[in-house]
Parts: sequence; structure tokens; C-alpha cells
Amino acid sequence: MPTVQSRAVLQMDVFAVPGDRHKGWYLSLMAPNTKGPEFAWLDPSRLYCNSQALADCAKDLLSPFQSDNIDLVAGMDAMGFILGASVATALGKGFLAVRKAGHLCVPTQGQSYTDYTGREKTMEVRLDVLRPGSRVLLVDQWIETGGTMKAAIQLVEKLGATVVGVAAVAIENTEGGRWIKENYKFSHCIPEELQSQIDGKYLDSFKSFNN
Ligand SMILES: O=P(O)(O)OC[C@H]1O[C@H](OP(=O)(O)OP(=O)(O)O)[C@H](O)[C@@H]1O
Ligand SMILES: Nc1ncnc2[nH]cnc12
Repeated sequence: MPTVQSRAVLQMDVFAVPGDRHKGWYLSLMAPNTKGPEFAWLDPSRLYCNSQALADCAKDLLSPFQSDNIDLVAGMDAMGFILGASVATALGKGFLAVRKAGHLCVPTQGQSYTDYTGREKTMEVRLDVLRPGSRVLLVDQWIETGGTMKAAIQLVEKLGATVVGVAAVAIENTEGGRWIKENYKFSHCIPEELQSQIDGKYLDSFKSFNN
């Protein structure tokens, strides 16, 4: 087993910024799942600790939407709040929190859904922000089965607002992920050559965490 010191040398320094910042360079800052299959399999939250990585990630997610009219960015509870708020700030727009049920203390619209855990959950959004004609960009950390994002889309549309597009660090090639890509404008941070690693839930860059 490597010592703590040698592991630190092998892993990409969480604060390092390479000279060549090609699309998705920051994905190698992501950490692998070491807790077993009942936890999210890949962890983008480590890349948010690097300010350049977070800024580039938000910029990459916004790039296909440059000429779109967007009123508001909405992000999903919980990790979608971090990325969604960063995207909203980069765009100069406000941020709407789409919350897991039971947290909002104001009138809400709810939508039940099933996610990658197989459990039924409910997502809620406050009623006093979106209105017919509002143009919303939906942001989440990750799309696996697509259940969470589809629920958010349904919430926005039930309130008469328009989903301009959907953005996430990764969109897996599941049935739900493909449904989103076929029906909505979307963006993600995964270069084409890494998509199969994402679908296989293992990035080659994780090897530097294991040695
Ligand atoms: O496509 P799906 O199968 O619906 O999965 C995607 C969702 O799962 C994760 O959230 P999770 O509910 O685990 O909570 P977290 O954001 O607090 O990590 C992720 O951030 C998405 O919101
Ligand atoms: N495979 C995955 N990796 C990271 N976050 C996730 N959220 C849902 N599925 C995930």
C-alpha cells in the first residue's frame, strides 16, 4: 500500500491548473467511488474545489446556449445547486432551487420520480417565480437514469415555463439520458472519446487514485 505522502504525489493536485485547458481537462480532478454500488459512482464535487475548473466547467456547459434567451437557471437539490449557481453567475442570471420534498416552506408544485437508486422521490419548486413565458436552463451535476432531470423538466413545464435546455457534467447513455438528448437542447462536459468511460462508470484518470 502506498503511504499517504506517495498517494498525494500520484493524484492530480486538486488546485493544479494545466497550461492546456482543453474541453473537460478538469474531469481528471474527479474522484472515483470507493464506497460501493449504493453510492453515486463518480464524484465531480472534487473539481468544484478548483476555481478555474469550476469556471471552465460552467463555461463549457453554457457554450451551446450563447445565442439563447435564458431568464433563469434552475438547479437540482443538492449537488446541482453548486453547478447551477456557478452557471447562473457566469450567465449573469438568477438561480432557482429545485428541492427534494419537504424543505420549502412556501406553496409548491411537486413531481414524483424514480432515480438511479430505484426509490420513488418527490421534487418541488416554489410557485411564485416561474410563469408562462419564463425561459429556464436546467442544471444538475449528473444524469444517470434521467429520472431526476425528467421530473424537473415536468415541473417547469407544468408551471407553463419553457425549458431552453439541460446541462450536466455528464449525461449517461441510458434510456432516460438518450430521451433527454433527443428531446431537449443539452450540454455536458464529456469529450466524445471519454463517453464510454462515463457509461462504464470508470475514468482511466482514476488509476492515479488507486496506485
Ligand atoms: O439521473 P438520475 O438517475 O435521476 O440520477 C441523477 C441524480 O442523482 C444525483 O443526485 P442525488 O439524488 O444522489 O443527490 P445529491 O445531488 O445530493 O448527490 C445527481 O446529482 C442527480 O441529481
Ligand atoms: N454515476 C453517477 N456518478 C455521479 N453522480 C451520480 N448521480 C447519479 N448517478 C451518478
